[in-house]
Amino acid sequence: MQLTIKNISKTYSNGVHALKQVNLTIGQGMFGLLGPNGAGKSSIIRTLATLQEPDEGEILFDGWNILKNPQKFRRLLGYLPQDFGVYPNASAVELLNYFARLKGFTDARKRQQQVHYLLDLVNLTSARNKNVDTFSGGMRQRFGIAQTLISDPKVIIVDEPTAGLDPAERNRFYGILHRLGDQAIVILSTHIVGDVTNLCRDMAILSQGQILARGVPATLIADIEGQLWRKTVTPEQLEHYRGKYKVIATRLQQGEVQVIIQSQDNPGEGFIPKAADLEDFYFSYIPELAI
Ligand SMILES: Nc1ncnc2c1ncn2[C@@H]1O[C@H](COP(=O)(O)OP(=O)(O)OP(=O)(O)O)[C@@H](O)[C@H]1O
Repeated sequence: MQLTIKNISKTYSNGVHALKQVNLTIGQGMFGLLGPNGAGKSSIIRTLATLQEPDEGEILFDGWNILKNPQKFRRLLGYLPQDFGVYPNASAVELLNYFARLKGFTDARKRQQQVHYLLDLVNLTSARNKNVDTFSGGMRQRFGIAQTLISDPKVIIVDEPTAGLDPAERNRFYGILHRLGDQAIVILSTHIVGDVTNLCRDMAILSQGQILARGVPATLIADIEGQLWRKTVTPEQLEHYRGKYKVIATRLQQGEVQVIIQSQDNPGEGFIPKAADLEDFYFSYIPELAI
């Protein structure tokens, strides 16, 4: 299974050039599309979900153009948008039954089996008779995943699924997401580096409509290993280092500012080497806003 995005560009009617000749080939497993707000992630996702057309370019799924045959692709697609509504006064089991019927599960026994399997998969069996509009944010997202999986999609797209979840819910959600990559192409759009660190074996960084980096997280991290230095600094020193070095991030630690610099050589007195992680790699492309 392979999804190939070829030279996709998009300019909206207000003149925003949201995607600039984007190329990506995505195989089975969990793929992280990481970028800051406004990078163009949703524009790619909506294009993949065949909800909007690009100005140019094509998208191939196992060789055929999904933009020329969107109906066929939608049958293979599971899409969890950033915000999705739920019907009021309906329980999880009622709603899943309803969606399963819409997706063609006409045999009542098979439908029930599928609904129970999905409720179990997303750990909502004990909440199955509760109204979905009373669910917490995390339960809603898990319900959304169950709904997305009803027709056994080959391509699953989840757009910013962990925004607003508390750490416990986020972890529970990771546990569910990570199983999906076994049988499908799963594209996870996020601005949260930890989502990609925890889940993805392949990733790309998108900024201002362009792919800045692409690869296996561990390989990308290895690229900057040995180039990171950290030190606690005064505001004046920070300004000095900003003028002289590539400052990729600053951290507040117990009220003091710690600076992280990317440099082949030790920047000098007081700096100690820092082991690289995916957040550092991300910030080496998208410098964090200054404290
Ligand atoms: N329908 C639209 N009409 C006009 N401009 C748009 C439209 N959708 C997105 N944009 C603009 O295109 C750019 C990319 O937006 P997009 O929503 O794709 O980014 P994003 O990475 O998903 O960001 P976010 O995380 O904030 O959703 C932004 O400048 C945005 O304001």
